[in-house]
Amino acid sequence: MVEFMEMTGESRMIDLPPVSSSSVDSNPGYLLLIYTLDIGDICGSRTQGRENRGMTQPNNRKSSSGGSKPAIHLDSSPELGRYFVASRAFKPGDIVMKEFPLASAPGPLSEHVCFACHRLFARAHICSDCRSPLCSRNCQVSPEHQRECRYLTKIIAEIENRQRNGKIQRVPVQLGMLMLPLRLLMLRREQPDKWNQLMDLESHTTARQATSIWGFNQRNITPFLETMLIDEMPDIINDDLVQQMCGAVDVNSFEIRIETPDRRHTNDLPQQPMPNSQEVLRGTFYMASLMAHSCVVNAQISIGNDSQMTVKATVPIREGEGIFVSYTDPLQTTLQRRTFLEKGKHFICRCRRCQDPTEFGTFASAVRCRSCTSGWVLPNDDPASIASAAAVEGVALRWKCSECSSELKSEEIGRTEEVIQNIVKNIQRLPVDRHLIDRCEELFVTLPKKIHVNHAFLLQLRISLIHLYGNVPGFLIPELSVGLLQRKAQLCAELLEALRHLCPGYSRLRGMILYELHVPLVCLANKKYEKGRSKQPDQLITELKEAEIYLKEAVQILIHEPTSTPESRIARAAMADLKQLREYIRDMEKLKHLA
Ligand SMILES: C[S@@+](CC[C@H](N)C(=O)[O-])C[C@H]1O[C@@H](n2cnc3c(N)ncnc32)[C@H](O)[C@@H]1O
Repeated sequence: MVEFMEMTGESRMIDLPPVSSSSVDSNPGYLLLIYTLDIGDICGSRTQGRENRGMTQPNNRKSSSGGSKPAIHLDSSPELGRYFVASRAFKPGDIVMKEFPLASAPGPLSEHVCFACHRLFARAHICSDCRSPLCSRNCQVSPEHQRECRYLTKIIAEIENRQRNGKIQRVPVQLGMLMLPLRLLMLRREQPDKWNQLMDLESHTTARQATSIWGFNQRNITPFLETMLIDEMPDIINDDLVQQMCGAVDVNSFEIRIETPDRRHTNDLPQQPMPNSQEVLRGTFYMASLMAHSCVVNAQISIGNDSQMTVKATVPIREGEGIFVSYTDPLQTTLQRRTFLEKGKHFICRCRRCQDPTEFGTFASAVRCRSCTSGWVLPNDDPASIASAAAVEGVALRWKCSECSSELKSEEIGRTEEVIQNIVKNIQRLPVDRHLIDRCEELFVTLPKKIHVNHAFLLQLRISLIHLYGNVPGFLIPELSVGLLQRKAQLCAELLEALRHLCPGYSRLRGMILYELHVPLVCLANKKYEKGRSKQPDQLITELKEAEIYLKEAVQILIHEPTSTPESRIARAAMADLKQLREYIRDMEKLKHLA
């Protein structure tokens, strides 16, 4: 399966694509679409069901003449291919567009997601006909499943046969790899407009021909789709079409999180401090697929429980500015991001962050130099190569020490990163208990001997620790000492400082960390006040007001996150906390006047 993930370039967060030769001129349909959207379609009010919803909603506004002024329009450049540009200014938090996927399906690594209703299940009900993992008999007999079951049943014997010979993945995994391509192919007959949109997406077919994904699809995808659909589409179903479609999926698909139970309000502790579950859906969107990538974004994607995507501005965007989202996790190193984008999306990112060896002074990819031990080995592209787009293709990153100028190869840095990333990931998989906190804290002592204290891996680890302090028995908020409250606040502050550069503005992560930060600040203020009870509450009020500022911003950032996402739950909790905190501040002010 790792092979599959590596080849398709799937990411933990968001999955998107490479430079297109097509332009707006060759495809005026996009522009037309932005002007002619029907709100009924947009909100899915006329049709029901997983794949039958209306599609896209750029956040248009009525102009004074009564017509709809488009919020964004499509442009193209030789470097980026097609990309969206703001047709008006956006403020942080403003919605840029909304969209439902053309189709979605459980990811190939998802083991507990029902193929029919897309909900999580504890124990699978295996379909007696096609062997699909479902959540219940009800889902087996549901129309959604029945329309697919008849296709899947045609291939199950072949999958089981090949599996017995060790030539293929386990049945659910193999079916998981086929589900999204199958659903997309069914659009051809059922919703030709959407099919045409799919076929118009960048698929990087030529570049992919030279990679191992081509042969993988020939063995694992095409023969099964042919068997399933040969009766219905004998004229078109062939390897070329399947490869184009798989390219479009790999280059343009996004991960959609599955709704998880709200653990914050139960005693059911999360098994993992970070949501690194593979239980996701993959969805192929149309308009969202046309947004360009940058490692420093000005817009952010959220996908709700209903699979609707919302794109929001994270910083002020001026009219005429490109809209940029990140195809990768911003808390990855330059080498990790570059490898992912090159392999999966077929381009080399030349954004401001990628061209700055220190990544805006964060040193998020810096490795300690082994030759001089005082310098930092940093990613360093040859400026001459960067200047020439053509020359950059295929040029590996150079790594140079900031002090002694000794150079390292990307492969060496890659090996170091792999070892450390695995250590961090393995720790994050451990049971959530006090030992986990100790292990994380140990890494803050040992890893800075190898990597910068603000290296991406230590930023990831900070997120884990911030959540652990306050959620692990023995380390619940009332149990935290002054020292540990200060530690939690310090981790939050350090992470926020890095995020200020790496994900500026209203990023979801900033919202979550601001929320976490207000807690130790309030507790510390209270503890300080209680120690010197006789004093005026001025200092307490000042400190509570500081916490209020952070909490208020957390609410502002998270309030519009789609309902039933963890972030929207935090937003609701933050609102309640903000109300309480304000009442508390008012009480303290009254007390001050009485004194
Ligand atoms: C999801 S598509 C975006 C739409 C695409 N430009 C098109 O015309 O269909 C992703 C592809 O756009 C190109 N692209 C996006 N962002 C880029 C960037 N920052 N630099 C170079 N190419 C980029 C790459 O070819 C990438 O595979």
